[in-house]
Amino acid sequence: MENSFPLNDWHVRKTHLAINRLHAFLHGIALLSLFYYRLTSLTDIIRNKNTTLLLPHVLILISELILSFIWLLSQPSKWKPVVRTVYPERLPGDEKLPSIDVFVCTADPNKEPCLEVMNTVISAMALDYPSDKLHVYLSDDGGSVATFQAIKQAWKFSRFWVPFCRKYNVKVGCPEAYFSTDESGPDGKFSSSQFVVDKKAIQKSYEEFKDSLEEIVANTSTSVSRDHPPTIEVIGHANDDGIDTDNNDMPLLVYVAREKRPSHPHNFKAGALNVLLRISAMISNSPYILVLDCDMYCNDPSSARQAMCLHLDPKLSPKLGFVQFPQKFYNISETDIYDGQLRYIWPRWEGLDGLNGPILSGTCFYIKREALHGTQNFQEDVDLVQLHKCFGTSNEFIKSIYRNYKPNYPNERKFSDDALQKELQLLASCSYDNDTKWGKEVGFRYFAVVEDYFTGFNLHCQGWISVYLQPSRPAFLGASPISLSELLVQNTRWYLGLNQVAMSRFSPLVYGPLRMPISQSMCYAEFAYSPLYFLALYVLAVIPQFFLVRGISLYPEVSSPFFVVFSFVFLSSQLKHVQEIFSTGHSIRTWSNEQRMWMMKSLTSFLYATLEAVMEKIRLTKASFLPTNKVVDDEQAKRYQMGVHDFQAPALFMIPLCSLYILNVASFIIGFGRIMQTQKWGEMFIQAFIPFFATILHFPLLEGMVLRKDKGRVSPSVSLLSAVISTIFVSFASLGNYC
Ligand SMILES: O=c1ccn([C@@H]2O[C@H](COP(=O)(O)OP(=O)(O)O[C@H]3O[C@H](CO)[C@@H](O)[C@H](O)[C@H]3O)[C@@H](O)[C@H]2O)c(=O)[nH]1
Ligand SMILES: [Mn+2]
Repeated sequence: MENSFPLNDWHVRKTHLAINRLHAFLHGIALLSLFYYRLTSLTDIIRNKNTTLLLPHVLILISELILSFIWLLSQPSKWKPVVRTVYPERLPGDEKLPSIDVFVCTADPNKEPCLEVMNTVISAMALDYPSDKLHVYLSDDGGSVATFQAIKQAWKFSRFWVPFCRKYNVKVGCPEAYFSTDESGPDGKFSSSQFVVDKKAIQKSYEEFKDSLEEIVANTSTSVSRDHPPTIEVIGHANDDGIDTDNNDMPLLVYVAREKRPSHPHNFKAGALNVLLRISAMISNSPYILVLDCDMYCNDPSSARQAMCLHLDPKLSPKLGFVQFPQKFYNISETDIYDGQLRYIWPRWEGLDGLNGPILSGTCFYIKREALHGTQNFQEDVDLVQLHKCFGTSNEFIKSIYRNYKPNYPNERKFSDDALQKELQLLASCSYDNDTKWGKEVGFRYFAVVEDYFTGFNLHCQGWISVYLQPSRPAFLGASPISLSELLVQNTRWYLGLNQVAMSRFSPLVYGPLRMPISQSMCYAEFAYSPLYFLALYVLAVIPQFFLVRGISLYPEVSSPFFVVFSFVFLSSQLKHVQEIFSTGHSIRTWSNEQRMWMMKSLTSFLYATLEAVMEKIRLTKASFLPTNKVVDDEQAKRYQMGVHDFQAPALFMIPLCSLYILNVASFIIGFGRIMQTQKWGEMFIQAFIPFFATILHFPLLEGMVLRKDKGRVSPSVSLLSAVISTIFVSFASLGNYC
């Protein structure tokens, strides 16, 4: 029976495919006509030796080339969108399922509240999977006493929680979410009165658990240490408050704080995950691994079985590196003013699934251990010296690779085994990676601060494929930054990482095509090169405006056939965006949020990410991965919920945004005045439309600078400085005009 029906199925989204391809064709032709216009007008300018017009035309051409280049790169990810369905009920019996290790990472209890981290850990323990085949590892990069104490409490609570979830088939394994969403009724065979009693009891234990965490945070040091030996402890087995006897039906829970020394680079999350890879190889050595950020809990306990429907499919399995689920968020407000939900990413993943598979997204994926070891091309008789060079000096670890993923130490007593402890300490030491292939060809890659993107890229280069699964009930739910400041900082980090890749020999356009289909490389390149948007947008936010004030036209006039071309390019890209938004079930408000945030990110995050990457390239700075702050500020949260922007962001972000805004408003007003005088409507239409569009789209900035009085407004000093900068610019533009 088990083999007669497939475990999964897929189909192409035919309507999307047709719309996307038709749009690509029409938009492509329009772009070609646009460049024909630019080149002919540039040739005219050069022939007429019109030096004033040369520079602005060249700049605008560059910005149009950048926009079109990224548009072109984005096309393969729209070529063949694929949707997958899985049938977990067709999986073989539990005894035949492979085991799974879950890796959860946390870095700093002051930025990542213990309660949230523990909820993620507990939700992973409550996955619907045989307990003896589920092992949860928490990496504590802060090496913090508070986190260590908290996980012990989490273990105690989960001894009640996990059986409760199993008994009543609870759908939300994350207790905090469960008690706040009030999932109703028991499932099937239990009477509702028994359920009510049990639920009350478990709610009480959860309250006690929360109290205990509060106490820990109040009385224990939450400081983060950069200088400590490794700590590896199997929680609930050999812990100091008595040995548990009744652990048989509980997943294994392991706490790991790797060694950190100030003199050793620790490679951030990738470094932490690699330590977990090695430690878990010694303990459970599961063939599949689920990776979770500490802010991303399991919202559907069946995700493990769903992923197995793909990993165990004999047709996919040999080449399948990982199954990626989308990142969905529980804390997005209705207005989603900061576009925190990353909506634009997930349709691309569907498109990539029609090629060699989605990009690794850092969390919410089930990956094959073997893919991270990179042993697929190894000969059986590879010699030990080679293996040491590759995996480091631990023979036990090397043995684990060849042990065919059988648990190495299934016997509980062995956990306190001295030899094992010694090996674990070695594997979690900060110098273990030195002079090995860890972080380069083995495990998560260190090269860029977007370890997810870069690791996935390497796996695809090695011939692994990935698949994307987006079940209707989100398998995982996380927290997205809810302040403009946090979001721009996060994006600066992401795009710094992408720039590191783009500016290196690993550039997806050079390194990729030799190792994977060009279409797949283009999708990687779209992300890697998107920081270039900053150049395009700075030009478009300044140059047309400058010449509008001077009354010099840089675009075709309304009566020209090329006016139609420019209008078509603008409208077709906007309408395509709107179509994508509607087809993913969102409203027109999402369109304005995404447009606004795209511009804001381009003008700030992408700019700084590029500057940082260049500085790193010339060895002036070193890239780092500072985790986002997950502590919620009540006032900020309130503004966010009400859809009111919080402009309390660093001046470095706010000054460019505000200066450009004032500049656009001013140039529109002055330009409009000039047009009224000269009546050159047709000639200046496009140039007046650009600042007009920006003024409307970024209206919240105007409110923040002028109308609002609350704490989230733009600070008066920033507004003043921005006004000065833009006044200088506009006066320069108009003064020059009269000289
Ligand atoms: O030195 C570090 C830094 C971070 N983390 C952990 O990494 C995870 C992600 O950090 P977060 O601050 O939440 O960053 P985000 O920008 O939200 O993360 C996104 O972007 C990262 C790459 O920049 C990916 O690793 C993540 O999976 C992806 O969700 C968290 O669990 C952190 O605890 C560590 O373990 N060690
Ligand atoms: Mn996060």
